[in-house]
Amino acid sequence: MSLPLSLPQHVSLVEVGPRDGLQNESRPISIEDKVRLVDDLTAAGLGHIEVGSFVSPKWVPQMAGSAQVFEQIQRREGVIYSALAPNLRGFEDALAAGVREVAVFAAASEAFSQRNLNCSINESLERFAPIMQAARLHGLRVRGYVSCVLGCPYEGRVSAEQVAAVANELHAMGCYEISLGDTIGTGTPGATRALFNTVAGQIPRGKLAGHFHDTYGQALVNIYASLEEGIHVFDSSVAGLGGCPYAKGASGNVATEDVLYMLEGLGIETGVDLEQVIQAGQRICDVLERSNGSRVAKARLSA
Ligand SMILES: CC(C)(COP(=O)([O-])OP(=O)([O-])OC[C@H]1O[C@@H](n2cnc3c(N)ncnc32)[C@H](O)[C@@H]1OP(=O)([O-])[O-])[C@@H](O)C(=O)NCCC(=O)NCCSC(=O)C[C@@](C)(O)CC(=O)[O-]
Repeated sequence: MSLPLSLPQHVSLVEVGPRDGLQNESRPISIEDKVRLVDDLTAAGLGHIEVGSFVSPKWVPQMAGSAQVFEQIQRREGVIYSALAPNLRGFEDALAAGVREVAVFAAASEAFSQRNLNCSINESLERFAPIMQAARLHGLRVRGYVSCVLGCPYEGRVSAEQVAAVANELHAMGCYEISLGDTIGTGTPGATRALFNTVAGQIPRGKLAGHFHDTYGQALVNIYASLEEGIHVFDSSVAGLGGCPYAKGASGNVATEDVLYMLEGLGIETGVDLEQVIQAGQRICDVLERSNGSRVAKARLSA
C-alpha cells in the first residue's frame, strides 16, 4: 500500500498500561498479575513498556510494589522498561530497582501541578534538575511528560503556548522525548494539530510523542491528526485501562489494540502483534473483573 507522503511508515508505541492503566485501580492487584501483564506485553512485541512509578505510596497506593515488579519481569533485550520518578528520591529508588529509563512529569496548568505533585510547575521543574544530573551520571535516559495539554480539569482551557513553554523546559534540561498528555481527553483533531504545530516551533517533531485519553472518544482521531503533523510515537494502554487519580472522571488511555488496528489499516508498521495484545488485555481485564475498554478486542473476542 502506498502511503500519503505525510504519514510515517513506522510508529513506535509506548505501552503505559502497567503504570497509567493500573495506577487508578482501587482494588489490590498482586505483583504476580502485574509481572504477568508486563511479560505478556513483552511477548507481544512492544518495544517500550512503562512498568510502574516510584512515587509516594500515600499518593498512589497501587504503584507501591513497583520495585518488586521490576525485579520479577522477564526483560527482553532491546525493550525499554521505564518508570515514573517525581523527585530525586523516586529516581534513586528506581535506580536501585534496576530501572534504566525514567520519566519525569510536569503539567501545563498550575492547578493540576498542585493536585498531582503538590507543587507549582516551576517547583516541579526544579525537582527534576537533580534527577537529570543523576541520570546523566548513571547513563539513564529521561522521558518527559506534560499533562493537561488540551485542557485542565481545574482550569479549563490551556494555551498551546503554555504547553510549549513547559515542554521546552523539559527538552532543555535533557529529556530525550516529550510526551504531550491530553489528560482529560477533551482535545479534538484541530486543537491537536494546532498544539503540535506550536510546540514543534521549539522542539523537533521527532522528539515529541502523543498521549491521548479517550474520555470524549477523540483519541484515535487525535492520533491520526498527530500522524499528519509528523508525530510517530504514541502512548497507549492495553485494554484502554487507566485514568489519572488527579483528574476526576478521566477515563483510560486510548487502547493499544485500537491504535494497532488503525495503524495496520494504514499500512504503518509497529512490530507489535495485535492478537497477542488482545489476549494480554483480556487476561488483565479478567483479573480486574472489569470490561475490556478496547473496541477492537471486544469485537475480535466476540467474533
Ligand atoms: C511528588 C510527591 C512525592 C510530593 O508529595 P509531598 O507530600 O508534597 O512530598 P513530601 O516530600 O512532603 O513527602 C511526603 C511523604 O512521601 C514520601 N515520598 C516523597 N517522595 C517519595 C517517592 N518518590 N517515593 C516514595 N515516597 C516518597 C516522603 O518520604 C514522605 O513520607 P512520610 O514522611 O510522610 O512517611 C507526591 O505528590 C507524589 O508522589 N505524586 C505522584 C502523583 C502521581 O503519581 N500521579 C500520577 C502520575 S502522572 C499521570 O498519570 C499523568 C500522565 C503522566 O500519565 C500524563 C497524562 O495523562 O497527563
